[in-house]
Amino acid sequence: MKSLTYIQPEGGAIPELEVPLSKSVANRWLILEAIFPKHIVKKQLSEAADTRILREALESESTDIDLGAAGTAMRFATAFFSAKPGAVTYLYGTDRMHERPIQPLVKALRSLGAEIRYEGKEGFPPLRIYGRHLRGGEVYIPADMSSQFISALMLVAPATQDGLLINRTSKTVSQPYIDMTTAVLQQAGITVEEDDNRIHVHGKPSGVVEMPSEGDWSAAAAFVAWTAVSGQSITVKGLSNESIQGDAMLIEWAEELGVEGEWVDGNWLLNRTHIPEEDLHLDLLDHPDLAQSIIMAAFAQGRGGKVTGLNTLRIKETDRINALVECIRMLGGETTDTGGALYWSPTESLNFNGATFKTYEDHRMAMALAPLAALHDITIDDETVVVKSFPKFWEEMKKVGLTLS
Ligand SMILES: O=C(O)C1=C[C@@H](OP(=O)(O)O)[C@@H](O)[C@H](O)C1
Ligand SMILES: C=C(OP(=O)(O)O)C(=O)O
Repeated sequence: MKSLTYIQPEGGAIPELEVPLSKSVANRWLILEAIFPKHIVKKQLSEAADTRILREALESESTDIDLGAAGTAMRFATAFFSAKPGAVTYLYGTDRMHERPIQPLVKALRSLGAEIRYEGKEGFPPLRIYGRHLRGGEVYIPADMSSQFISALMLVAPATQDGLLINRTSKTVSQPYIDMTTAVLQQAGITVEEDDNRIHVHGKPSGVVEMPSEGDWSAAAAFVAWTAVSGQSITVKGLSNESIQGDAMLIEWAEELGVEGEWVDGNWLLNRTHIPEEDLHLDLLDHPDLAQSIIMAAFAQGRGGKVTGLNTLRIKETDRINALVECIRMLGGETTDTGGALYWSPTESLNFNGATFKTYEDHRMAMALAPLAALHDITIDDETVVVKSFPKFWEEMKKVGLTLS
């Protein structure tokens, strides 16, 4: 349990905060490196726990592998170990991981010859995997639950003899993450061709590639939210406006929170120009990881909102829609959710009644709560959850004057 207190630093200097490296980018390269160690050379990796967990899993000599709360790592490792002939691997994680579905991926891998057994509940980890040479060719998979299943297939496609022709059988969620996988595969020299609902991945890397890394745009959402709520200008270091991450959409969406971003000497300078009077209207189907920071910031600005495309939030580190609803209600807001949408009414004065906010074992919930401290001291139950994607988050926030005690 920690109290968050904000005292604006004296002097006019604009604080400089740094984002971590993207775990999503790193996790893709780690799978390719494990398949093609002679062609991919490790470089600087993201410091996120989820990347460390995947790296250790891929390097492990043990047959039992704990993937903790790292969902992408679980999905990618399932595909990787299915395609590793001779390996027998037991993959497990936190209790929450055992509630996060994996059936569409398992079904698709089985259709390619994989042998995977459910060791707990049917359709969920833990899994026991008997590695095989996977057949290449056509594979069918629904795309409306998680894009990670499709990225997992794309990443192991080059380990099959002729590659994979992946057919998506339903509407796609989180499409920019599939685009990120395409970009990484192409950077590695592998061919990806897409038309309509089909993705054809074939070929092998030819040269040697040093793993590129990028600053994490999803993490930057917490900084935009800070400026939006506190009005404090900050400089964000470590980002590039030429990114393969879909969440670089923040460059446009910062304005939705009245924040203007400007590139100065390669850094992203954020200034709040105004608090928009109108309700927030956004569709977040392509950008699920931005949802909590953007929604909490707009609510803390006293605005109402209607945000759609939140379909996948229920099966992430926590049921994130439920977590948002609980926080908004605790602060005196009125909110309803239907399916993948969340509506809330403008609330002028928030009710900080001394209650402790839960972080729901979810890094993004902890980071989305931080800007509330610009309005009032708050207490959160577990600040350590940020390690999943951004271990130095609180250290960076100290620079704006936010302290934990
Ligand atoms: O491929 C990836 O790196 C990710 C895909 C997204 O998941 P879904 O496709 O399940 O929405 C995202 O939420 C997650 O944090 C990272
Ligand atoms: C959903 C996330 O990660 P994962 O699915 O990899 O656990 C996230 O980082 O917000």
